[in-house]
Amino acid sequence: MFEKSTWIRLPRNVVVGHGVLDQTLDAVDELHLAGRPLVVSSPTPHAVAGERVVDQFEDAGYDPAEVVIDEASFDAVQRVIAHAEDVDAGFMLGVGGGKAIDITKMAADDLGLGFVSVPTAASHDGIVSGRGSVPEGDTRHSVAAEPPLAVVADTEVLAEAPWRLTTAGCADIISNYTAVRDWELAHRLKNVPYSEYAGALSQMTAEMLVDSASSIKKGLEESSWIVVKALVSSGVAMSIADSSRPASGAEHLFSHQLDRIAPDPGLHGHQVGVGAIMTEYLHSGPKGRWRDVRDALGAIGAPTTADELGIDDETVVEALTTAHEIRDRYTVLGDGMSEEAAIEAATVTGVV
Ligand SMILES: NC(=O)C1=CN([C@@H]2O[C@H](COP(=O)(O)OP(=O)(O)OC[C@H]3O[C@@H](n4cnc5c(N)ncnc54)[C@H](O)[C@@H]3O)[C@@H](O)[C@H]2O)C=CC1
Ligand SMILES: O=C(CO)COP(=O)(O)O
Ligand SMILES: [Zn+2]
Repeated sequence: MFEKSTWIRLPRNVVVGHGVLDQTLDAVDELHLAGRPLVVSSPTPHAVAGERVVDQFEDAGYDPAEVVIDEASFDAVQRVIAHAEDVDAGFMLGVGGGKAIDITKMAADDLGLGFVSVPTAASHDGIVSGRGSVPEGDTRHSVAAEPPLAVVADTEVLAEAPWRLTTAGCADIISNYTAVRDWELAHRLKNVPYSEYAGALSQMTAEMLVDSASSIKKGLEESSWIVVKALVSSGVAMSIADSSRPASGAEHLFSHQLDRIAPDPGLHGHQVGVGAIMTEYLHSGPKGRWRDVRDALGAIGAPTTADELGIDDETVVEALTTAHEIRDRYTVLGDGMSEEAAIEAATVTGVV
C-alpha cells in the first residue's frame, strides 16, 4: 500500500534557441497569467535582455514594471517583494544569471505568484530548477521553491555571456556523476530515499554533456544549446526527486564551504567541478575515475586545480575537512575527513 503521494513540479514551456528572447511574450501568453508583469534583473542582464523583455510587454499593451537588483541577499528579495506589492504585480520574470533568477524565484514563491526564468547565462542548473539559493549567514545551499512556469533561453544571448559562465554550467553538470554516487551511498548506508529515474536522468545528462565536449567551444553558439539543455534535464531530475540530491553531493558541500571561507570565492560550477575530482577519488580510489572527471572538466576549459580556482591550498583542505557540517546530507565525506586524508586526496588528484 502506497501512503505517500508525489508531486513533480516542472516548467510548462521550455523555449530554447537562437533569438527566442523575442518569443518571451508568446511563452507567457500560453500560460494564461493575469495582471501586470514585473521584470526583475541585475544591471548587465537588464541591458542585455531585460529591456527587450520590457519593450515586448509594453508593445503588446501590458503595463510592465521593472526592478534592477545588484546583489544576491535576503534584503534584495524583500525589496523585490515590496516592489511587486507596490506595483500590484500579477506575475514575475527573472532575467539574468543565477542571482536575478533566484531573487525572483524566492520573491515569487513568497508572494504566491508565477514566475518565468529568462537566463542570460548558462552558469548552473538553478536557472531552471525548483530550488532557490540566496546566500544568508552561514547558509549557502538551496532550499525548495516553486520552479519557473516557463524558461526562455536565448542561445544568442547565452553565447554572448562571458565564456567562464558557460564552463561553470558544464562543470555543474559534470558534478552530477559524483552527486549520484553520493546519493546511492546515502541510500545504501542511511536508507535515504532514492529515485532510480532521477538518478539515471542526472547521470545520463552528465554523460551526454561529456560526450559532446568537442562541440563545447568558446564562440560556438551550439555550446550554449548543449549546456542549457543539460541544465534543463538536471533541473527535471531534481524535480522528480523533489530534492537537489541528483545534482548535489559532497562536491557541492565543498563548494558551499568555499563560499563561506574563501576570501574570494569562484563561480559555483567551477568550485563543484574541482570538488568532484576529489570526491570521485574518495569514492573510487587512486585508480578510480577521478581522472575522467578531471579530463572532462579540462576538455571544456573549467578549472581543475586550486590555483585555477584562485584559492590557496590551506583553504581547500579546510573546506574538505569541514564541508560535512554544511547541512544534514550524508555523502562520501561521512562524519568528516581528517586533515591528513584531505591533504592526500587533494595532492593525489593534483588539485593542490
Ligand atoms: N538555485 C540554485 O540551485 C543555485 C543558485 N545559485 C545562486 O546563483 C547565483 C550565482 O549565479 P551566477 O549566474 O554565477 O551569477 P550572476 O547572476 O551574478 O551572474 C554572474 C555575472 O555574469 C553577468 N552576466 C550574466 N549574463 C550576462 C550576459 N549575457 N552578458 C554579460 N554578462 C552577463 C552578470 O552581470 C554577473 O556579473 C548566486 O546568488 C547563488 O547563490 C548558485 C548555484 C545553484
Ligand atoms: O547547485 C545545485 C545543484 O546543481 C543545488 O544544490 P544545493 O542544494 O547543494 O544548493
Ligand atoms: Zn550546482
